[in-house]
Amino acid sequence: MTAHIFIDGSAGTTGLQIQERLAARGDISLILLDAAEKKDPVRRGQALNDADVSILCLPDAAAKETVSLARANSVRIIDTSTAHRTDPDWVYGLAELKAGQADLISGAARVSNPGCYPTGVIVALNPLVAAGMVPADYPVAVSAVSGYTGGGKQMIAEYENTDGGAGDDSPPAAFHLYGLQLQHKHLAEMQVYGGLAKPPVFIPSVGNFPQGMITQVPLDLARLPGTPTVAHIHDTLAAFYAGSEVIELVSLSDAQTVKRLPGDMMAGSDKLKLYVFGDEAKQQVMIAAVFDNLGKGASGAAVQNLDLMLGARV
Ligand SMILES: NC(=O)C1=CN([C@@H]2O[C@H](COP(=O)(O)OP(=O)(O)OC[C@H]3O[C@@H](n4cnc5c(N)ncnc54)[C@H](OP(=O)(O)O)[C@@H]3O)[C@@H](O)[C@H]2O)C=CC1
Ligand SMILES: CC(=O)N[C@@H](CCC(=O)OP(=O)(O)O)C(=O)O
Repeated sequence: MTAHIFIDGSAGTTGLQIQERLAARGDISLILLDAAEKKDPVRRGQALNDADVSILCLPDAAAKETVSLARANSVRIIDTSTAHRTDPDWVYGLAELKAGQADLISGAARVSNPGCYPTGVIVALNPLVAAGMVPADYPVAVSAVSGYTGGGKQMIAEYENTDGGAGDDSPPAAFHLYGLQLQHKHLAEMQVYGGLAKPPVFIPSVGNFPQGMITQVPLDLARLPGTPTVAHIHDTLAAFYAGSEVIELVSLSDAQTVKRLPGDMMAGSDKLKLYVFGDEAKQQVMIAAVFDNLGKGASGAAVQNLDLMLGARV
């Protein structure tokens, strides 16, 4: 049976990548609106209500508007924006969050696709918090780097047209920090699904490469209950992600040989590599999640969620 899938915002960065992933599939027929119709609420409402599942690839306000056009709560939607990620009426679309989460997604009408940065942070932290190894009130600090496609069409234009975003002819920086007022839109999501008592200190950055992401979570083992070893941390993550087809935990011995971790190492992949780097003597660990901001960080995750939802349907 063919599933009819509406992509709202199909001409944007996330929408185009979802289209690419679905274009060749015989089990899916795409509903796409042309340039004249794509901002018309009447046409968007029709497409939403006719589709088996709709994927919203829009800014938050436009995503909320599309959701308001649904005729019933049973209309099935995946929202890739930030608008519904901590809404209790929506299922969080990180299949690896806990046992049973994939089943919840399969049966859900409303699925919020995780944010790119939170994906890496939650995948690293949540199993350790759930196991009681990292207390909810541990002072978590995260640094991260994203490829410039993370900023959507506007940032892509800044980098690729080299106007640097400054409104003049200065070229874009090779690397810049941002979010420096510690107010990033992903903090709530990291806190809720990371199981933390308060949001982490989070310092994101952008590198001059299109796709890729690394999130880094350092831990001081001496301050954790029972003072776990580096191997304990790795073993806990290994047990949690055993059998996962998307999250690959790199062995400790392989991690020990790594000298450089390129930001764009996983560009083009929908998988996520997790590394535990550590020094037993200093009782320190840094957990790095390496993935594509547009893969497991956005469009790849949306297609994973869509497949779960369609699997429940047929
Ligand atoms: N880029 C990334 O790495 C990630 C992005 N996301 C999320 O995905 C969503 C889309 O982001 P992204 O693809 O990067 O953004 P883009 O800016 O690349 O694309 C947004 C798309 O939405 C369309 N749009 C804007 N307003 C409306 C409206 N009122 N009605 C209909 N269409 C509209 C735009 O059309 P037009 O250009 O004509 O205005 C454009 O095609 C955002 O919520 C973002 O937070 C999530 C994870 C990662
Ligand atoms: C580099 C860059 O600007 N990244 C965006 C996050 C990417 C994004 O749009 O994230 P979600 O839709 O997943 O929330 C930012 O920091 O706001």
